[in-house]
Amino acid sequence: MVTVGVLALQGGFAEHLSLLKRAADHISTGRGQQPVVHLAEVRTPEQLAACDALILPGGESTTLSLVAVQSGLLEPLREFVKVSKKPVWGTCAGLILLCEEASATKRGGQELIGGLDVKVHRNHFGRQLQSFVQDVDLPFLSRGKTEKQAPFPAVFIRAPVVDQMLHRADSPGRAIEILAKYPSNGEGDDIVALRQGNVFGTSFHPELTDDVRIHVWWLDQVIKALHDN
Ligand SMILES: NC(=O)CC[C@H](N)C(=O)O
Repeated sequence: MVTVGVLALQGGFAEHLSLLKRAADHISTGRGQQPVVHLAEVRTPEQLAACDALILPGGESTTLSLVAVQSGLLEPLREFVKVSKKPVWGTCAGLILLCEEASATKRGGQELIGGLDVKVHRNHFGRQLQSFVQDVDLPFLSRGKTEKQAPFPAVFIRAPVVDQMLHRADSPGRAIEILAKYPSNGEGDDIVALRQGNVFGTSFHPELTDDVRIHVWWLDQVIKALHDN
């Protein structure tokens, strides 16, 4: 049994839990109905300690980091990601928290968890009113499948992009995989999905769609990673 937590301090945690539940049912059905995933909301260091993997939802990254500090969760989260190296996935504000550097807020910097050796540009596409849905090609969803997967309906809400790689002497062998760029066929630098070791991030919000494919893919990766360890 794998315990997957969703950080439930602020933002879209309920939506992630409902897609995770569908993804978990999907995986269990494929494995002879045995439930393999237990889901948990995470608000305290004790709840985090019980998790094998974690999702950081979208919301507002400055609020999320302030509440994480107040709840005594910031250091345990850093340990979870960078010392225990457990699988984590951040969406939108969650992705921002998982980057080593973020573009400054109006009032200055913010505490980050880190784990991805990149710099992220917050609110890259503008304000809430400039939110949009865009089909994005995600080739990683087609790996190991006989048919190419349809594009993913990616929901961008005050979304960040990763636009700078940071080269760190202390991270040899932790290659960054760029999993999707915006636009899908573009030559630009706007990375909207990436992975570095145990850390996966998307700029957009799969939990606000009805499309369970990324949740299924990630859960599968989590189960494989825990199996290999
Ligand atoms: N939808 C989102 O998660 C938006 C993230 C927000 N722009 C931030 O900086 O935290």
